[in-house]
Amino acid sequence: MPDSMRRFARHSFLFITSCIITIFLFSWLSMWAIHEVPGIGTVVFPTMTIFLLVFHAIIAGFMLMKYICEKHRLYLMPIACAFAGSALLMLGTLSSYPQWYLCNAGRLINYNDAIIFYFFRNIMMAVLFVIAVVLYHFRKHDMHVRSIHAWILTAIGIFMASMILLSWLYSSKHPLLNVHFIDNLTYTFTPLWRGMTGWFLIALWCITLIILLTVSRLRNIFWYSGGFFCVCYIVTLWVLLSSDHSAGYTWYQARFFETLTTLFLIFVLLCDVFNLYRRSHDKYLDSYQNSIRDPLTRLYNRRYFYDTLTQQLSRTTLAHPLSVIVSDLDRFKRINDQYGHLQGDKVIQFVSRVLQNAVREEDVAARVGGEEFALLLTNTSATEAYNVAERIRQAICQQDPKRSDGQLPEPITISMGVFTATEHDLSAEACVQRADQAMYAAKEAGRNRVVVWQ
Ligand SMILES: Nc1nc2c(ncn2[C@@H]2O[C@H](COP(=O)(O)OP(=O)(O)OP(=O)(O)O)[C@@H](O)[C@H]2O)c(=O)[nH]1
Repeated sequence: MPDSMRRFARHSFLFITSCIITIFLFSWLSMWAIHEVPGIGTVVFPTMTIFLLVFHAIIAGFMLMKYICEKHRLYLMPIACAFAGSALLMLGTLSSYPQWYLCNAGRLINYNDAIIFYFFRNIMMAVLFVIAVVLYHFRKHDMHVRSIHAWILTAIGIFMASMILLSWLYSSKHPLLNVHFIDNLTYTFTPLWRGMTGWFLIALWCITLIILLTVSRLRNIFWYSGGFFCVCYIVTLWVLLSSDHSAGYTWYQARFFETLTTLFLIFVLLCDVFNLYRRSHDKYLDSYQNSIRDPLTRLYNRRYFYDTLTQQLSRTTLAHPLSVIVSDLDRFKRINDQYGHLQGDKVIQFVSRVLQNAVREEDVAARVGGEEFALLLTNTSATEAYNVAERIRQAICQQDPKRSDGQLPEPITISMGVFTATEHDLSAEACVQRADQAMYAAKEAGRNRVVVWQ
């Protein structure tokens, strides 16, 4: 069995198991909740519908925002429309419960209208889910062309609008068309619902689920929750079909079930937001580090060195001296000419590591030129800075090339200049210039030495 098939089989097993456990848990929870509040039945259903409406509107808004950020994910738009349309149709459901907040409003309820809105809501969501899955399947094809996007979005918009229009026409709000799913006086489902419509909706959700599973192969938690959503609608419809009339607890149970499923989806989306935030934060940290570091050595770059030096100088006093050490490799050109630039780079990397290891966390080790480095040592006197520089110089010149793991082709030396600022009215450039002068004095004195600026 190929790897992808094995992964799909594993995901499917996990999916089925978690569906069974969650459905049992949700059913038990909904039964328990419904029986805990037996006296206010007429209030419970519209209240849950309002919650559901808000949740669906949140999901639609989230999907829309995600699409605006990632325009190549066109498949998010049918999902956004499915939830937006669902929220709109739930307004229709609410209108079937006039004065629902009054406990004696039971007589006024138009159950048939409520089920008509439910029927069209199911068709619209299932079809838009299928469209989303199909678009997901073709996501790598050349669909990012603006005109194709516009056509698809228009078609989705027209479909959504026609579903809303049809539900409005079929409801009692318009005399043009009519359909009877339930008797408003006896609360009994008509044969049209029990014999055909209910099963048709179940079949539609089953097809949607199969398409979703085979195309998405449950690649991520997003499709996982989409599949779970389909299963929940199938179970909800089955629960409704298995009851004789609407006035029992089944409607409440079904709605509660739907609300919990939607909450689960919202939880998944929140996880998605969290992941997105974490990824973008990591990327930000990454690019910030790249902007302040030298790519070859990972030491700080020239700009960061000067910025930090300027900041530190403002706090410099006699009691808090600031030392700058400028270093330049001796006769480095010869190494490049004799062993090539690649070997020259390895030497630069070796020296960088020695410099980095020689300073404290609060100090700054930077590469300010080709083979020129600078160290910024806070709260460090001239004598202490000289000692640090001397330690580095010895570590470099005493390194045995044979033990350098190919980093050094031959022994190398470095010349270093030290300048210590004890007052804050010096500029960063003046500090570096003085350390530079000391470094050139070291070169002139025969190289491989440390000179302190006097
Ligand atoms: N491999 C490598 N070489 C570099 C890099 N940046 C600068 N160089 C070389 O470093 C050498 C610097 O040479 P110079 O500054 O002229 O002097 P030097 O040979 O080091 O001699 P002194 O400084 O007088 O001791 C030049 O050959 C540059 O091409 C780099 O990133 N990688």
